[in-house]
Amino acid sequence: MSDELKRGLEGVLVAESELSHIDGDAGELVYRGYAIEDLAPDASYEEVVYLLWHGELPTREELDEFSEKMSKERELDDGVLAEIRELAEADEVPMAALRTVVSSLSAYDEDADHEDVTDLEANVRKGRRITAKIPTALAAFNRLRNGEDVVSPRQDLGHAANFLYMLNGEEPDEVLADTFDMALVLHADHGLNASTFSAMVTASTLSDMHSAVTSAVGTLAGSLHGGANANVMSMLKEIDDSDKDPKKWVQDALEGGRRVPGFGHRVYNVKDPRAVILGEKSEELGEAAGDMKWYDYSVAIEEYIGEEKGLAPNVDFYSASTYYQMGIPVDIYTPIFAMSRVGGWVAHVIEQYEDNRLIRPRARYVGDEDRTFAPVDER
Ligand SMILES: CC(=O)SCCNC(=O)CCNC(=O)[C@H](O)C(C)(C)COP(=O)(O)OP(=O)(O)OC[C@H]1O[C@@H](n2cnc3c(N)ncnc32)[C@H](O)[C@@H]1OP(=O)(O)O
Ligand SMILES: O=C([O-])CC(=O)C(=O)O
Repeated sequence: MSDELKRGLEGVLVAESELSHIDGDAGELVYRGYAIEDLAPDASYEEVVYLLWHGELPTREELDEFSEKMSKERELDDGVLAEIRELAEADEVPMAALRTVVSSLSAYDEDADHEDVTDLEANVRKGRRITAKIPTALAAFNRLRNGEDVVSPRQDLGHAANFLYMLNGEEPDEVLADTFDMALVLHADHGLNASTFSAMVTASTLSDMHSAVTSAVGTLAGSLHGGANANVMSMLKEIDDSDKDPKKWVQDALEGGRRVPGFGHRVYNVKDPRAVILGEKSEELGEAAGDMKWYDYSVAIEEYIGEEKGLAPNVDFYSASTYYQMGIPVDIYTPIFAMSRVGGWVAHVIEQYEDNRLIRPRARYVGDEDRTFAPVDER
């Protein structure tokens, strides 16, 4: 047994996976052998989820069947909708609302009581229902908290377009739908990131898919992980309100001991390849709107942090200005991340079940020793 301490499990290999490969020095991300740069512009989110869950890109026929099965699962049960209404009335934080809803979905899932939690077919069905229902739940939550009526899902729209339709009450144009679909593709999987690992730890105890995904949502919420995308936009807005030059603002923030959201990564030592693609999208949206402010602030910050700290943007940095220019509310950026990453979580949980071993590291004990116990009234 090695006594070498690896804080944060940095660099520790704990599993073999066929799902995604990251080369942190070259800035490369590959899903099952396909480069993210090839998938992002041309593959839909449904295609990528099929790839992650089934190992191959689907044929047209396979994709149609997969998409149809998924779109049929979009509706929420009345019990779940009632719960979402209550969460919206209680002004729950969106990621907490999503965590609660994902957990509740098992009450209405006909496979939830399956005698074998590792059963592949049942887990694909559960994964499909969770993946299909998260967008409906999120859009309903957002509308209800704004005092608007819930918009029911449509089966004739793709995963990305249907979400924007339910969120805004109108069908998105092609640019919006394609941009959003691409963002979903870019966020779908990323090795053993913290939320995925959390799902794997839960699954490794032979707990079920809903529990694993619920663990993952809770883990994604934190500001060091998925929560950073909303924090990036809050920072850009703070800079705008301050009337300070973005570089000066960031300099002051760093001197004040703040971390700059959207920068740094446990695996990438160079610019995240998804940030390259999202940066281009952010620029395009700015040009189309005739307002480059958010993109320009972002570029100025990227230059400054690169020069001063040698840190590069991660996926959360340019997704922020991209979503903002698409009119998406800032506090649902992280739930949107979950809406995509669920495809990866489900794939990793399935992979974990296929070759399961309980995940259980250990800590070096540095606490007190040999203390003498005294009953409570004698202390
Ligand atoms: C989808 C995702 O989860 S991507 C990541 C999203 N999170 C963020 O954007 C939050 C900001 N970034 C961070 O906090 C970190 O870069 C993390 C959490 C992503 C990675 O952290 P780790 O691999 O543990 O690196 P660690 O926290 O040890 O940082 C290494 C050094 O870089 C500095 N650093 C890292 N990121 C940042 C940052 N964003 N701003 C300022 N300094 C930073 C740290 O202060 C540290 O410096 P030090 O050694 O002088 O103390
Ligand atoms: O991989 C990580 O550590 C963080 C993550 O989820 C991502 O970058 O998509």
